[in-house]
Amino acid sequence: MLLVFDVGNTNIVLGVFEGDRLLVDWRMSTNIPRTADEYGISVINLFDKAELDYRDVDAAIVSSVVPNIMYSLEHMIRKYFRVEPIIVGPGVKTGINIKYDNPKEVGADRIVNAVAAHEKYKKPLIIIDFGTATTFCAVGANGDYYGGAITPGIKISADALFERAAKLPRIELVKPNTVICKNTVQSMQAGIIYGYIGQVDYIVKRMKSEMKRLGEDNPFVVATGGLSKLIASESTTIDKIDPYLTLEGLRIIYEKNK
Ligand SMILES: Nc1ncnc2c1ncn2[C@@H]1O[C@H](COP(=O)(O)OP(=O)(O)O)[C@@H](O)[C@H]1O
Ligand SMILES: CC(C)(COP(=O)(O)O)[C@@H](O)C(=O)NCCC(=O)O
Ligand SMILES: [K+]
Repeated sequence: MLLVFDVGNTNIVLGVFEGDRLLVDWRMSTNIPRTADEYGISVINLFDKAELDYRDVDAAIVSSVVPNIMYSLEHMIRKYFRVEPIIVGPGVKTGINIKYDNPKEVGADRIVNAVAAHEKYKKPLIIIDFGTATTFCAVGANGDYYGGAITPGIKISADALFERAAKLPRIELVKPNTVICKNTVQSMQAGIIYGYIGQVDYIVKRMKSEMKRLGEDNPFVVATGGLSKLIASESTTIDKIDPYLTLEGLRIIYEKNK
């Protein structure tokens, strides 16, 4: 079995593959400081609950955009699973040609998403990942990673309003039916969510016209990440939600590097 980790700024998403089948996936908070032993116990508990034997893991791969937890996480994988994890980064084969000014600067999660989407769809792509930040990535039909845009995540936007305006409360991210709202909570919900949908559709439209100039016609738009459903349901530009894109990308990169 292959154990995969996608370390984001809010959540560590982990999953177990048997061949190309994802058997199970779990989420842990990123921002709780944990030792290697604490990670080990948590992950082994999750295996137990899923009635999987952690001793059947024979490989591991990690993608992370949070450097400071990597020491404990890598140490845990070696100590409890007795495998040397592949860490997605420079030197790892991806099949993606990164056109960023400095390829080392691109978040590993963005590369992993590009690998998965390129392998699955083999056409020009725009990939949107709704995480702590929202990332937009333009990928060519032959796997060129052109770059993209980064915006504040939906929850960051909502939290900023609550933290910076005395009379604005913390809100739940649910969509009201209107944008003419008659109370504070719904006004904030409408502004954040419908405003966000507009932002997403506008960036995608601009990205499509820039891609056309690069000879990448009519890109397919794939969304992933914690909050993609909330936006995709009203967006006019998102073609598909692919919740397991990052985990699948990790499996594909493992296959290319084992
Ligand atoms: N299943 C879910 N339903 C609703 N919100 C979620 C879900 N999963 C994650 N979130 C929220 O979505 C945001 C981004 O989460 P995630 O995609 O895990 O980000 P990251 O990759 O940056 O850790 C967080 O604010 C999180 O609380
Ligand atoms: C943009 C990100 C913060 C998104 O991370 P996430 O929201 O998944 O936690 C991450 O991909 C990152 O740190 N990227 C480095 C900068 C870049 O990609 O240009
Ligand atoms: K992510």
